[in-house]
Amino acid sequence: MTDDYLSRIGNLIRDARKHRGWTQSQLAEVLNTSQSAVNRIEKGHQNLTLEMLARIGEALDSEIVSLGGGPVHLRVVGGLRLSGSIDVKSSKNAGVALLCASLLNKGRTTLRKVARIEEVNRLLEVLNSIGVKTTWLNDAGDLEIVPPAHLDLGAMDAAAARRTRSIIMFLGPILHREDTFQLPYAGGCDLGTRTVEPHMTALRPFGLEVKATAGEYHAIVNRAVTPTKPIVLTERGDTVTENALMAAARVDGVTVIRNASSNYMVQDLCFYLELLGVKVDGVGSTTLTVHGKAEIDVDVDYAPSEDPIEAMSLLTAAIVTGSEITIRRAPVEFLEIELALLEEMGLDYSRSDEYLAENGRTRLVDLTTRPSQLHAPIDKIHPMPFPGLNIDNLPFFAVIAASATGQTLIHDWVYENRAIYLTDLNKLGGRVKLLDPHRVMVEGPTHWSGAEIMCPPALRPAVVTLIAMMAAKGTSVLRSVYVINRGYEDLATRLNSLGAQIETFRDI
Ligand SMILES: CC(=O)N[C@H]1[C@@H](OP(=O)(O)OP(=O)(O)OC[C@H]2O[C@@H](n3ccc(=O)[nH]c3=O)[C@H](O)[C@@H]2O)O[C@H](CO)[C@@H](O)[C@@H]1O
Ligand SMILES: C=C(OP(=O)(O)O)C(=O)O
Repeated sequence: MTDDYLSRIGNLIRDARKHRGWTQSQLAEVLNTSQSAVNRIEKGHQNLTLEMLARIGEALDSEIVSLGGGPVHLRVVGGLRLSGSIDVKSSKNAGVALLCASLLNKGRTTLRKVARIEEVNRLLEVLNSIGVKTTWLNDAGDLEIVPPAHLDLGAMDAAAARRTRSIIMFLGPILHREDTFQLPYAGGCDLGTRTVEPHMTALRPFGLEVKATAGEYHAIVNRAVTPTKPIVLTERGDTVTENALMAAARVDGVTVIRNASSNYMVQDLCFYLELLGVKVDGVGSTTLTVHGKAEIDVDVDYAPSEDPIEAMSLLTAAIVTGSEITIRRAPVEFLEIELALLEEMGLDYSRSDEYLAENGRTRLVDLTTRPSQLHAPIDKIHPMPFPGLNIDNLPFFAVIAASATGQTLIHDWVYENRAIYLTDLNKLGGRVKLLDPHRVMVEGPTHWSGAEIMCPPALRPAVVTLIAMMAAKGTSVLRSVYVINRGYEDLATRLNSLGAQIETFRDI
């Protein structure tokens, strides 16, 4: 948008706000942003995404800036080399876990540099609807959360809750606050059946019984029941481990959790719990020993670490566009296997010395890629719970393998219904053969060509499709990209800062 356009829109926004009788701070609160950001918008000093314009239009009930609430699409001019540097943002999965965990604390939680993504927005809508006060403190994404003395669970914004998988993580904290409560079924990516049974099994020793009927979980808590022996998780899932940790955090005593996930979001949650005064032994291992506290009432400040999946996404964009870029603040301990495999496939890159994330715990590096001709690995690629190749990073190997020479077998044993979305790459010239619901054979290299595609309803396959479009000669359109915005902040704008050409548009 030109400056002239921005100041005209800014004037319209200011007039519409005054017409409503609102101050800049009032509008900022509704938009979950800061007063200074509204001031800049009104002065025409702030670039505006169409998403933001639509939100302002809705907030002010103003036709002038309302662009309609239809789906957002991306138009990608592909075949361009990227250059420059980009910072990795904090992770979606730690962000949502910490929002849920803040319910354990009567005091104020301030989270630093939270990614401003739709998944976080939905959870904030849910938290606000039940009486939790949340405030974005600045444009850096610092977020303050103050829970009320009593949660109004009956007023929960069920529509927002249903759009996330993370709502399932309300079970652990809320079981300490309410004897009976209801939660809507969890949503999230459409990856085939995603069981919640391990959550129920893990939380039963804390007295939680859940019946699922008519789209809701009905929970009853028996306060006489507390864990008498180690909680053994039936699968090493991330959110189930987080639920067990949050349930254990407010048990007055020691709870042992075995077969726990030691993945990045779990570690961030453990570091946050430590700030709350809940000691957790064994962080980074599969046995966590939690020294809980019945009452938690402290004001704490925590900075969740950088997102390994976003780092992998950026790495993939660099590889398939044959670009030299620097990906700063990559959480290397959660990318070790991915990097080792990419080295084996012929990737030329360098990494800086390690430094610590703001949480003082997570190790980061800057990665600089160089254009490389990759070849297929000898063995199949498959994910494993951490410290294996990350389950959410697997889809990126499909588009990397498609750019490499030779045949790569990718085995997604985890999700019943995710590998199929990788065949969307064929619409862009890829040769991806679905062998069965869990395995694809990818043949490379690919001469990518532009196409118009509906976004698959799953975050990572959607980003994989976008990245292939960036490599494809010509113009592509990716329709309905809410699913991408669920997990990435301003991805198009940030890729454009590296030289990509991605335009956001709506059907008006
Ligand atoms: C909000 C959040 O943090 N979401 C992440 C979390 O979801 P979440 O923890 O909800 O993952 P799920 O419970 O859906 O587990 C993922 C899948 O793996 C299977 N499974 C998992 C572990 C195991 O030991 N055995 C097994 O079979 C499950 O049955 C399921 O099909 O973890 C997933 C797997 O890392 C990631 O894709 C999600 O991004
Ligand atoms: C599957 C994912 O997320 P969720 O658990 O939020 O659906 C993901 O992040 O790739």
